[in-house]
Amino acid sequence: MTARKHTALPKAQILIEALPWLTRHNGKIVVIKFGGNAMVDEDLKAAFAQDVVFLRQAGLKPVVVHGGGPQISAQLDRHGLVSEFKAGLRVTTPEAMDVVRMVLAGQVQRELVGLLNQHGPLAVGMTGEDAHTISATRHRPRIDGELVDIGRVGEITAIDPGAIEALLADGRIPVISSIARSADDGHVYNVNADTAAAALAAALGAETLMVLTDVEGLYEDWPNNDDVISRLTATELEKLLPELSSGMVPKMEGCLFAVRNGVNTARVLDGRVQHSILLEIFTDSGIGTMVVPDGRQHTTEGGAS
Ligand SMILES: Nc1ncnc2c1ncn2[C@@H]1O[C@H](COP(=O)(O)OP(=O)(O)O)[C@@H](O)[C@H]1O
Ligand SMILES: CC(=O)N[C@@H](CCC(=O)OP(=O)(O)O)C(=O)O
Repeated sequence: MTARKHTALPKAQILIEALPWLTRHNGKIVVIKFGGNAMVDEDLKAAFAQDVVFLRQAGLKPVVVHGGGPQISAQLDRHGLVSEFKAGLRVTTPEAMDVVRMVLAGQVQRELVGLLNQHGPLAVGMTGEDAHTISATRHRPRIDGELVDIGRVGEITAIDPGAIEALLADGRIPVISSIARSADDGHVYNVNADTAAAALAAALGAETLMVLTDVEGLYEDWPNNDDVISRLTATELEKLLPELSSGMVPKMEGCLFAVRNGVNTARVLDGRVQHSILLEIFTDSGIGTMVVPDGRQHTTEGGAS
């Protein structure tokens, strides 16, 4: 008697292909930064939530850190407040800080938690203020050699990962807004979400930092052409940093910080591609840009890390 042909066999093959990646990443922490510009489309947001829940159910430990730049700008506009950026960071008056906190913690984070929890009682939202997770001091960037005051913008001074670790141990998906508390003056500070994600990835000993954005990855010669750099070492990235502009600066500085502080790979991915997280983690047709520590030039089998 010949064996019956099962039409679902290709599905089993796809699952089995993912086995080396599942084995490699089992129990590992993956910090995923979901950016404001990749976060404006409803279908993409739903697919993002599915991917994150998939990772959790596949035995990984995802931690979501979210931005919300466009949403903050829109709300400031409604309040008649102007959005000004210096050195890629939002000039944040105390008044604007109230809006930033309201939008990130009260709107964007709530929405992500809601989407994730459509799949079960998994996501718990918090901000960097909770349990002293992110402490900061006032950040004064140097522009043309001068230190400038950009208000309530925080430079991270310490991370206490205890609350996030407790949530992970309980099987939850932490969703973190990039707001910090200062030990110096007790004020809350606005922290760039890429910077916060990178610092958290390092403090948590994450295997991977994934930064989702609204471009394919790091373009070699932006804006002149759209050739994406698929892989580079920390030192190669360090050399490129002075040439980068705007939103790519905190992203790539964050990737560099992460791989120099124990994270195995840091990746910038196109958040406009549905299921970009799954494509990146479970296939070798990795998309976007991957930063690896120095001395690791080649992709190893069973996961592009
Ligand atoms: N070399 C580069 N490669 C890709 N994008 C770049 C580069 N330099 C600057 N950018 C800009 O950085 C933007 C991404 O940063 P940002 O707008 O802050 O994203 P997000 O909201 O996802 O954090 C891109 O949309 C692009 O306009
Ligand atoms: C200091 C600073 O610039 N903070 C950012 C925080 C949000 C953020 O980083 O959002 P995206 O990831 O969507 O850009 C801001 O106010 O826009």
